[in-house]
Amino acid sequence: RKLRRSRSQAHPGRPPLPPGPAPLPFLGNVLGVNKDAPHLTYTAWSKTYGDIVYTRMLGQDIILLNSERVAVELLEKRSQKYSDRPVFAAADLFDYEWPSSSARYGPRFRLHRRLLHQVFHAKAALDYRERQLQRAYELLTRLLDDPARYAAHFTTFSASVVMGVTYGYDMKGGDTFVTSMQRASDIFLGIATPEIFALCIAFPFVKALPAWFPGMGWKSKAAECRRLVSDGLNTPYAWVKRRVEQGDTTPSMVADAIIRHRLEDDSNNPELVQAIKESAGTLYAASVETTHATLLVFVYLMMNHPEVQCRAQAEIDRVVAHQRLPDFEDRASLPYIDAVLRETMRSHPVTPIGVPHATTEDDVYEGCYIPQGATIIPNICRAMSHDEEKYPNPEVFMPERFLREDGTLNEDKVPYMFGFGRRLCPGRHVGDASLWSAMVCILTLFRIEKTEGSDNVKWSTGLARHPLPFPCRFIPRDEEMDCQKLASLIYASRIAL
Ligand code: HEM
Repeated sequence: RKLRRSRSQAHPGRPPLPPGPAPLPFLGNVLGVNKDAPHLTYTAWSKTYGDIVYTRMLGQDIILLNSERVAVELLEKRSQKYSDRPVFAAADLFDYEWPSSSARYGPRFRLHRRLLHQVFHAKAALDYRERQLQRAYELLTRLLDDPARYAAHFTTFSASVVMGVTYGYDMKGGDTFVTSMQRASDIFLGIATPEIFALCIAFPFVKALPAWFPGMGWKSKAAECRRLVSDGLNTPYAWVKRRVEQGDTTPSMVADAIIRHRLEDDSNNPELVQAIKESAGTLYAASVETTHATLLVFVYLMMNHPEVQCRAQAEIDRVVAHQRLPDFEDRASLPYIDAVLRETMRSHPVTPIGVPHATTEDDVYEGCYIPQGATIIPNICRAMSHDEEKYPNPEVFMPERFLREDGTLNEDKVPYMFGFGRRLCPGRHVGDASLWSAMVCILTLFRIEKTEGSDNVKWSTGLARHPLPFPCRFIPRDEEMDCQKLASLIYASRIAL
């Protein structure tokens, strides 16, 4: 209350900022936030200050949206003002301004979105389903062969789906296409910490200091990051272009764009070529982490809820009768599996605070002033996914909450999990199909059980939240299942496709 008063006194005639905790000079409220699980702090603040909260961190205005209603009102209904991204002060040093996910709202953003939409809209995403199912069958083979490395297999599954969809590339293991981008992203996320961010905001001259200057050692890593980014963007594009020239017709986002826009010669439209490289390069990081994280949450939940596994497996067995693996034609006959998928996403959102938006203009909402350039954070976890009115007993894992009395699925597809408005996740249809195919295949073949150490699960911190790999057992439901029998099952399933 104090904060609201003092700020409106500083700007007479302007509505007050939304209520929020009183900040310290410069640092603002940064010290009061739970570093490992910021959504918990934001949720605690929402109990005191309401659905819309103002806070200030490291000189930045931040608005927290603590209900789905307010997030839809602002990020969707007023999306022309709420679709920018916050500027990351040091991104230029790492050449990390290119990803579509951090593109500022404007012509470049619109071009990226158009390219992504052309290949990932609901109908276009159907073209990738067979490939996704094949990758899910390969995942089963790996899980049967080496179950202890299930988390690594999830990464391979997620990466091979996205590399196929983006470049038409079949991964072989140790692929340099993938390692350049992965390494660049690791360097960027590892070094570009809030401290460096704060340093660059408070003392912009730091950006001009050389790498040998004391305390500036991280800058040589930034140079390596720039080299890897250039490699990760250019090499796979050149590879697809060569294949298109040779008459290869494998469908992929990049091949489709090269053919559609007649880009035989890069110099015809260098801006478009760069946008294709950048939007394609974004997909790896945007999809692998989220898909892999959701599958880890799924295993964690199945291990702790054998009764849910049993019901899901009974449903699958009724449909495929142990003769083959399920495919997308079966999806409508497997409502409980979809309920498990939705409840997995709801109960432990892997992006608990989404991806922040930013405002391009001042706004006034419900009598509160929202400044231009403010960072807008949708508090997905708790405030939306654990809204007690919408989800009674939100802490309980209960897939049935997504089923009507007659057993059919209800209307709630947990849309907030994929963000809002003009920044809504463009890969949501592909992501949904990847998750469904992996989950239904795993449930068909395995029972997931606890083992020694299973109760000691630790969770990751950062933008994506998921359990860190923990010990558990993948037990084939058919005791005689071996590689040969699985190969026959996969063969029978391909025939049925
Ligand atoms: C599987 C689970 C996934 C989840 C939970 C998820 C979630 C999200 C969220 C919350 C955002 C931010 C939306 C916003 O700012 O309002 C986002 C953005 C994005 N996602 Fe996903 N995503 C998933 C999978 C994928 C996949 C498979 C792809 C690509 C094939 C993808 C590509 C992107 C891109 C490019 C953006 C940036 C959009 C922009 O800034 O305009 N995502 N995603």
